[in-house]
Amino acid sequence: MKRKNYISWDEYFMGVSKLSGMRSKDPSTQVGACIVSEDNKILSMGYNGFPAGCSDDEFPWEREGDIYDTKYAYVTHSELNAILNYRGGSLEGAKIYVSLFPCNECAKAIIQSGIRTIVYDSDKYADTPTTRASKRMLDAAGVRYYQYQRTGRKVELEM
Ligand SMILES: O=c1[nH]c(=O)n([C@H]2C[C@H](O)[C@@H](COP(=O)(O)O)O2)cc1CO
Ligand SMILES: [Zn+2]
Repeated sequence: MKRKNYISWDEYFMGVSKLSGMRSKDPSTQVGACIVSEDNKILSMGYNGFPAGCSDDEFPWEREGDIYDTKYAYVTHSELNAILNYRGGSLEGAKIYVSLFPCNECAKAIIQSGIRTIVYDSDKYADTPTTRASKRMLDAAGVRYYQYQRTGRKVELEM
């Protein structure tokens, strides 16, 4: 008889997103994303970080000050990185698992790439104008989104 306590698809893909987010150098918010085909095959992954060639040690991780001196001018969001990391062709009909609800800029990229479903974990910026704008666009475009239902399962990996 098959074993029973295997992880579900949602646990698997959200787990991969979170593992990907553990690569982030952002001291305050680490975000991971995992793009999955309609038939549950992983197509791409990403996390928030500076573009290639922009050193994590030289570019700023600050949150406040002149935009030029903050991370916001430079960081590529996990969702966009996951979309751009995909070199296989079309993402039409795909799903994206992401540990934080996508911002408005990522919503644009998600919509335009053909991704049709978002599964998110945290929605800690739900009240901000950018998240509200994101939901406005996703609703208009018919992109489905739902919150990941935590199962409470603890996963331990010895590395
Ligand atoms: O959808 C997202 N995806 C994503 O990767 N991020 C990244 C950008 C920043 O590195 C970090 C947010 O930083 P902070 O919480 O300190 O404002 O998360 C942020 C959002 C939503 O704001
Ligand atoms: Zn974003």
